Amino acid sequence: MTDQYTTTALRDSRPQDGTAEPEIKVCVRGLLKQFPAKDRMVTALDSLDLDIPRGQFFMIVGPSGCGKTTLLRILAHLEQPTAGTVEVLRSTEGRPENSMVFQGDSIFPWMTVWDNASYGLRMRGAPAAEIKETVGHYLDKTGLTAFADCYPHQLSGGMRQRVSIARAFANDPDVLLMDEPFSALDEQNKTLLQSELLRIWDETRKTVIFITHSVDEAVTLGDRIMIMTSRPGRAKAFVDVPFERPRDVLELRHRPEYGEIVYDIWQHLRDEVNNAQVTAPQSQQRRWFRR
Ligand SMILES: Nc1ncnc2c1ncn2[C@@H]1O[C@H](COP(=O)(O)OP(=O)(O)OP(=O)(O)O)[C@@H](O)[C@H]1O
Repeated sequence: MTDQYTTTALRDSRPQDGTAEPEIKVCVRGLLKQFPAKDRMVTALDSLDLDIPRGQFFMIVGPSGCGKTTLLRILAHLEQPTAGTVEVLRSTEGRPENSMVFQGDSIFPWMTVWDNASYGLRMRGAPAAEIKETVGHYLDKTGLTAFADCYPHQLSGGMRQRVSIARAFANDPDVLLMDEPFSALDEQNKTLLQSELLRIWDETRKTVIFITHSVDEAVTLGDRIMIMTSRPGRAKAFVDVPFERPRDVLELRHRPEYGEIVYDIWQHLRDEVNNAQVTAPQSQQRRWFRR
């Protein structure tokens, strides 16, 4: 394993006249990640290069086992790359580099909604007035104000994911990392939460990196979509989503261009999903078709 991992501050590369290139918030170069298995190394990610501009809603789709979660875990410092570099442009002092929202319950079961949502701010010693205002704002935006004193077991799955989202935004990170946050929800709740997430995101325009197995979700939410190859995961294609913001989730799905982009992504994905079915362990097979 090399020690090439760096999360140094990138220089602000914007031209001084404020035109042209957006600044790059997340820069990945030559990323390789291998895990030791019984008698060999499993290469999860290989030769991955990425530039994600500040404020982009960046979506990642790819077959099961292609390294999506591994990439997010590396960005969250939960894994070290085997080789390559990952750089995140940091903004003001004191803000966390990232917050992560997972698929399952990622909130503390022993804390109330308010305590969960305020956790990050409290941990970094934010002033009480700021905590009150910020957490109050995001609980309001996620429809949880009336549930501030409830514990997670008193909430539905959709409400628990709302708490995760409120906590992540209240934490005000440089980059928001989301790993299939809505995949366990039913269709109605998923659509509702997608709309809510877009509304909240529109206020802040945070840089988001969001993994999904749903091509529809990728097109609905994203500015840009990376389609990954089957393992070892590489970038197979990037698709820019042309829809304006703010977006209306239901209205969007009626547009002919929406169907065209979904079809285009499936064209890229089809072979990769088939490859993954051939090589994946049983536990990972048919995941695409169950969702
Ligand atoms: N800690 C680990 N030890 C060994 N192998 C691992 C480890 N974590 C991930 N892997 C392997 O790395 C590969 C990529 O896994 P990862 O979870 O990143 O894929 P994924 O694209 O997120 O999959 P899914 O869509 O099914 O969630 C898989 O083959 C997985 O078995």
